[in-house]
Amino acid sequence: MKETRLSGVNAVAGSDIFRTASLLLYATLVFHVVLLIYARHLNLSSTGVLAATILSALLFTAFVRYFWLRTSLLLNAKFLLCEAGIATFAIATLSTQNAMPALPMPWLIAIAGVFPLVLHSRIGIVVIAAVAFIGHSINVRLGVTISDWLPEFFATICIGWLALLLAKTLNINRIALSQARTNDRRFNAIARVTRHIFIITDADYQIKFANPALQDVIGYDQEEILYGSLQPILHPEDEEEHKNKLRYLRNTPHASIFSRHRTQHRDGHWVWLETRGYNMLHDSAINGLVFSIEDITLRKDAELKLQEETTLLRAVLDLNPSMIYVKDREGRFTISNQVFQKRFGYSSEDELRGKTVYDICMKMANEEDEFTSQQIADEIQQQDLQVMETGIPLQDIEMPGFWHSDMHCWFHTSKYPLRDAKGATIGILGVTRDITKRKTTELQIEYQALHDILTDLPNRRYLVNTLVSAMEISRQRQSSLTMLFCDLDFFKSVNDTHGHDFGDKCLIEICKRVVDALPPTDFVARFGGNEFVILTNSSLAEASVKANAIMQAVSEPLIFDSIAVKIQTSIGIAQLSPDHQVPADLIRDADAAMYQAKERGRNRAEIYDAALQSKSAKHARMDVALRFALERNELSVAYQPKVSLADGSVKGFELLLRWNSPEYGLISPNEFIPIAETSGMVVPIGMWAMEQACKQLAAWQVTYPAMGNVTVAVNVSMRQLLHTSFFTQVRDILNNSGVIPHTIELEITETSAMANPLQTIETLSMLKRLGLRLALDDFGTGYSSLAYLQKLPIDILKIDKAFVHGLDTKQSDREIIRLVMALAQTLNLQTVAEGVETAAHIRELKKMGCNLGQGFLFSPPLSVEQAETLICSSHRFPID
Ligand SMILES: Nc1nc2c(ncn2[C@@H]2O[C@H](COP(=O)(O)OP(=O)(O)OP(=O)(O)O)[C@@H](O)[C@H]2O)c(=O)[nH]1
Repeated sequence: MKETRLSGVNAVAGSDIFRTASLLLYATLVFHVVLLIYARHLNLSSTGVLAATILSALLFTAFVRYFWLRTSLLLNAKFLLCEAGIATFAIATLSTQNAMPALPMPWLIAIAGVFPLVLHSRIGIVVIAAVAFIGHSINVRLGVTISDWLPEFFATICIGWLALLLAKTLNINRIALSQARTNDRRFNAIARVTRHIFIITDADYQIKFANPALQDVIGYDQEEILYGSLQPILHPEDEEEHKNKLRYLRNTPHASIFSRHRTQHRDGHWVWLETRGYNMLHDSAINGLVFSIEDITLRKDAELKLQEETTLLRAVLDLNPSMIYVKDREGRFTISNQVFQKRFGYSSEDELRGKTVYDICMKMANEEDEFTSQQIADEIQQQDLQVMETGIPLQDIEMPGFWHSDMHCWFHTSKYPLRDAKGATIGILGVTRDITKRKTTELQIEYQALHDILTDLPNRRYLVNTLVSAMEISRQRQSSLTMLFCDLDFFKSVNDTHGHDFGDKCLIEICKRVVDALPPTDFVARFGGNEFVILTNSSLAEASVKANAIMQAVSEPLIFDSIAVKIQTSIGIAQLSPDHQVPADLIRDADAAMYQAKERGRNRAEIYDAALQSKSAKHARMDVALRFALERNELSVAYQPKVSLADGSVKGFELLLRWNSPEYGLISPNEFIPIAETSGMVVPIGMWAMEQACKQLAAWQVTYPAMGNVTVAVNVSMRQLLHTSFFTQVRDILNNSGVIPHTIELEITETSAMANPLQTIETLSMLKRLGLRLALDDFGTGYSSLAYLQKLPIDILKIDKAFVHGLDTKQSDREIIRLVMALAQTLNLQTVAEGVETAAHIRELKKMGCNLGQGFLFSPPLSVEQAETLICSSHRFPID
């Protein structure tokens, strides 16, 4: 502590004694002088009077200092020095008065004993020495013997010295006292403001001191604790342990304890306290047990909450099916859940803590693994570093397992940066989920979306996707890209005859054959229905070879459930050219080429050319127009007479269709029937023609009964024939029209009949039973099996006009007709020659025994009115 010190003054330490001593000194001195004057009737000299007056003034000053002015004014060093000097002067002056012998030394001793009390020690020494010297000088002057003045001289020195020592001691005590008071005040201030409780107890735990915090913390005020009988109540769970510690503290000198326990607050709730106790019984000043007690209820609550949260978090982590882990900046695992630990063969978080991904990979490594543990760890580490360096989470990474054992598994991983309070990245949080189930389903869905369910081949969407990239690659590398578009021929009849399940089996087998017939590098897709597309980098020539291989493979007999069928396919081939901008362009051209193959007789391959394109475009437009032709009454019929080559009489007519399109004009059946065949329109159109024929013939039969068995022939396509309701519809038309059934002839081309002879035989037999006559059209152009031909329930063979035209020019045609005639005779069939255009034709045909002829020589197709005129006129055509 820094002491306040007046310059030259031995401070206030001895000031209280000085004030009293100086008052007594002056009072007794004045009294002494007055007594002497009074007792000895002295008459003081003027100097003596002055000295006495000074003494009185000094007495007054001391009086004032004692009672009123305790301030520094009258304790000022200079003032005190002056006062000492004046007092010494007054005493010396009075001593020299004749009437006052031996006066100086005792009073000067008093001066020497009083002033050092308040003077600084060095000044005090000077004052003492000065007073002793002055006393000595006076005594010498007064003639006092050495034996008398020497003791007084030493007494002056000793008394002065003692006064100095006393002042010093007083000063030290004063400083110590002041220090103690300050400390006391500070301690009280701290004890008052702190939230910690400070308690000092005796050895029996009786509280000797407690600060006010006690009341704040447990609700009891100091008095109640100090003087009352109240004892804070300890929680039963903590009581024994806490008391044991207190006993230990008391019984062990210098010991200290630390205890956490609950104490009941005055209002009943429990307060958590943290007590530190020190045994200071050995310290005489304290002589007790000192306790510092802190209210840790809030901290304890927070700790409990934290503990609860930690337990909850642990449970959430461990119950979570995902692998959850935390790594520090060095890539060391710090936190992990049980799923993660289990996955990598660790039994606890502690076991895993501190390990790196390299440690784990080394542990998991297996010889069969495709990647080395180093490679795997590097990749994972790379991801972690990226997250930590950029601070951007890596989310939704979906990857298959790394190790051989989990290659089939899929994992979804997200990695998030972890930051400290200042925002610096301190590690990463990783969450990895096994998504194998979902992924498998997704892949399955994706697979299903891109594959045909029946054949498992890539579907149209897959084809288009592949085609997009194949076109790009082909253009970049300038390599060829060729498409083969296959459509099975008359596949509908297979379904209709043997059912869809059978058709499915055929499709599956055909797909296999197509795939097997091609190198694995070629891409085979099911385009839809019975259409397949092959993408290959082959040239056109190579593609043609492949097409033949496919046709060959497909046409091999298919046998399921003891049923054998032979299915053929038509193939269109198109090569990628600069005109093809999008996949649809190439598909369109290959499709067009395939149609060409169909039109040219099926079971063949055609290569796309530009002319074909415009034709197929027109074909497509006409197809649309034809769909509305019936309802818009754009179709009409014509009747071409069939003339007896024996007598030139009209034996019947072939009903020919006409389409008068507002858009395309008059279109011949040769052009629009194939289109109707393709689109399926041939079925309703054919039925309409049949209805026209029956109605018209029935009407003629009623009007002209004499016309007898004049027939009307209607063309029936294979599609119609195989249509499930064809038979019933024909029967209904016959019944409704009332026509004589055997006057209606159904003409089926040889090619159609032989496409599926077994079914054809069955259907024709049923039709035959209705009474209809059946003709095999264009005979000679197909490849009829004689075995089947024999079984077909037909009545008429129609010789194709191509052979008739060659009658007079080609020996081979004449031979074919001769053979046909022989066959007809053998099978007892009527014969009709088409395309009779010259008299020579008639002559030759008559010679060969042909029954009927039709052609421009006799008549072009006639309108219904013209035909009717012909009937009623019984006209005969010249035949010679
Ligand atoms: N069994 C079966 N048949 C199918 C499937 N997809 C399409 N089809 C049939 O395949 C036939 C396709 O007929 P189209 O191509 O129109 O005609 P087509 O009879 O093959 O005759 P052309 O193509 O003109 O030679 C229809 O009868 C469809 O019902 C399938 O998945 N399974």
